[in-house]
Amino acid sequence: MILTLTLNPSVDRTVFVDALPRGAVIRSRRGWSEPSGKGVNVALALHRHGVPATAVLPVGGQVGGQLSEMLGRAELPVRQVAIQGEIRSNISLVEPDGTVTKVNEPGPVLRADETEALVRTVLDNLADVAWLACCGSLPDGVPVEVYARLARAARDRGVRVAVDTSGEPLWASLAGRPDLVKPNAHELAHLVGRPLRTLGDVVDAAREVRGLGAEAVLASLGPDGALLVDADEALHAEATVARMVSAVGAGDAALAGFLHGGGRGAAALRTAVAWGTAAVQHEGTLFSAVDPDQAVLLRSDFDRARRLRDADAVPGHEGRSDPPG
Ligand SMILES: Nc1ncnc2c1ncn2[C@@H]1O[C@H](COP(=O)(O)OP(=O)(O)OP(=O)(O)O)[C@@H](O)[C@H]1O
Ligand SMILES: O=P(O)(O)OC[C@@]1(O)O[C@H](CO)[C@@H](O)[C@@H]1O
Repeated sequence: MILTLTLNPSVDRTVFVDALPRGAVIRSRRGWSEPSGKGVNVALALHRHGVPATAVLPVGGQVGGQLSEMLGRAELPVRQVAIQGEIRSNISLVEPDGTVTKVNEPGPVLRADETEALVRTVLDNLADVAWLACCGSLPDGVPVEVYARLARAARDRGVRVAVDTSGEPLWASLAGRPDLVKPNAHELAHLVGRPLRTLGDVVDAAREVRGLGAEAVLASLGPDGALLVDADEALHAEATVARMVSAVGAGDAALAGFLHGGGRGAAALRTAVAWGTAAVQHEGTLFSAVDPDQAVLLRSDFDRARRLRDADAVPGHEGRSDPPG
């Protein structure tokens, strides 16, 4: 069983537009809403592929009610914690070439007792859990070290922990020595405090992050696939995308695939890229079917000098010298 935690879930609204001129009234062609937040996406992707998964999340306000109903319709097993604040709505504006402009709200402010109730809910549901996936941003009010705390507690119970977040919460999570972190190129660049321009740069950064506490790093690289760096090796995998539709949630699909693929090594990386590739060819954050014939090119002898296609992964600060935690 895989348990996911989404402290800042959302109802994601995807809206298709022909163009995105600033200041204009834009007539949208169509749109829809989905239950979301990174851990919710991971659990839904697993559930839709027949893998037992449960999502822990807060619910509150009108949007929270909507989110809860949507998850009920999806028949996803959930452990919901009632909060006073209002769950957020995030918006994705999708242009015809698949470019997505995303607006993420900050979400509710969680009270200390609400955060404790969520942590307790996770700890009370660890029986028979192979992986705990702690995913997404932290709402205001939640201590930045919450993922580190959960990682320690889960490990004491023999549960492996994956963390998919960014900025300070990602940095702070390393003190809990998670089994896996899944940054994208931007998040990894920000974490190590320098631009990442090549596959070799990503490997070096991932090794640094291992040195800071993560057992393995799954770096998702958008059009360049993904790199897995663990104690044994560095592996690169990528696949050709026939029709790029929307990359929103592709990272969550990749993490879900990685966990489903065994959570370590080449097989897991291959599944991660197959699931990420399925997700980008599908509208919205969810996807229903992974093509079993999807070819994934996996190699350990990849070209380290190869430039990332999305080579603007430049951090906004000069890196950190203080250890996490
Ligand atoms: N443009 C693309 N072309 C081909 N594959 C892609 C593309 N974008 C994403 N993918 C696939 O999806 C996986 C995850 O994508 P990405 O690195 O964009 O995650 P992310 O930034 O964490 O996404 P999100 O935060 O929206 O969930 C990649 O490892 C890759 O396999
Ligand atoms: O604001 P966060 O928690 O970092 O990310 C939330 C989010 O952008 O992540 C998912 C895609 O990965 C979306 O469905 C959702 O809106």
